[in-house]
Amino acid sequence: MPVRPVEPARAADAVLAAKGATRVSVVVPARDEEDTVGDVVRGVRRAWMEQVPLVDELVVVDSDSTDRTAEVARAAGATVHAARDVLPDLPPLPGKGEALWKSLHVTSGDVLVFLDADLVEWGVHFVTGLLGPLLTDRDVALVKAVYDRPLLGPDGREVEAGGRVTELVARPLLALHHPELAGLVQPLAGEWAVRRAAFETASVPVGYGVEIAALVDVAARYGPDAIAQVDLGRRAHRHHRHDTLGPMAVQVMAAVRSRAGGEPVPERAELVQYAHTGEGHQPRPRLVDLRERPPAVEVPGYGGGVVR
Ligand SMILES: O=c1ccn([C@@H]2O[C@H](COP(=O)(O)OP(=O)(O)O[C@H]3O[C@H](CO)[C@@H](O)[C@H](O)[C@H]3O)[C@@H](O)[C@H]2O)c(=O)[nH]1
Ligand SMILES: O=C(O)[C@H](O)COP(=O)(O)O
Repeated sequence: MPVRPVEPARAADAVLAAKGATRVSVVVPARDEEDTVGDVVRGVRRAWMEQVPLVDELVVVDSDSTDRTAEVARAAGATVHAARDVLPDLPPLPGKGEALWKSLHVTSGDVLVFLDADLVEWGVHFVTGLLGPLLTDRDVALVKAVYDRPLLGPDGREVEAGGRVTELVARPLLALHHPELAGLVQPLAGEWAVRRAAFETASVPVGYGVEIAALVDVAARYGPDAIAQVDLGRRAHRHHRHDTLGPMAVQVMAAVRSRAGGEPVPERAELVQYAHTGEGHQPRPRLVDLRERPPAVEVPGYGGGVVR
């Protein structure tokens, strides 16, 4: 698949002109991001709600935070929903994908722009860059961010290129199972935009499999050319320790496997890691949640962009 070439971030005027009556929702999933979520919300709000009327709603989905994420996000100007309070009749599930899936039920946008809440280097042009192809080309269903992503050391200085799960898991998986998606520069980017019609009709892994699942599903349904990429420059975020990337890797792999047919993926997998203590190598098992939410359109009462 010739993934569209990287396009430069589009100028605000052109994007605003192309918006017309299209409703735009920006959604920020956040779990324990009190240090950074305020900047992300304030930046988007000032640039694209107060100065230029591009974004119709700005929603933070608080994903079981135990810190002041919700309070900080609200003070910065976001509408905040606790993920577990959305569709309260359903038992809540943990994870980023759950937060994005729940956002479909509390937003009204025809297009949704997702931004991670842990960004430390980013710009408000992320929003216009991601919206540009969706607003100007009816054949585009999903837009992925492309960027340089440094791996920052503890002092905040660049150590090497980031994207450990991207390089060691996502790209090899795409090479093996979806070579038509090998042109994606940052398949796991948390910054992406999608038409509601494309996201609400797909099942959504509750964890970190949400991004790769959306790519595979959109390519299967609309063709790989329905995925566009935009070059947003440089992006830096808070890094996980490598051992906490293990569960993320399992979720990314499970999302691809469950779309490959064959044996069903279990609801949970046990990932055993080892810690070297005075008593030798001690197992540290973790249960990784591999469940998926059904397409939002199948949930009774789903408003399809009309928030009840
Ligand atoms: O249970 C969770 C976990 C994370 N998040 C939020 O999701 C975003 C990304 O999470 P993070 O743990 O920072 O992921 P990364 O290490 O940055 O992982 C990359 O790769 C993941 C797997 O594809 C993507 O989901 C991420 O967006 C992408 O940045 C952040 O705003 C988190 O606060 C939640 O809302 N709920
Ligand atoms: O996208 C990824 O590969 C993970 O978020 C890890 O990124 P990092 O190696 O830059 O922390």
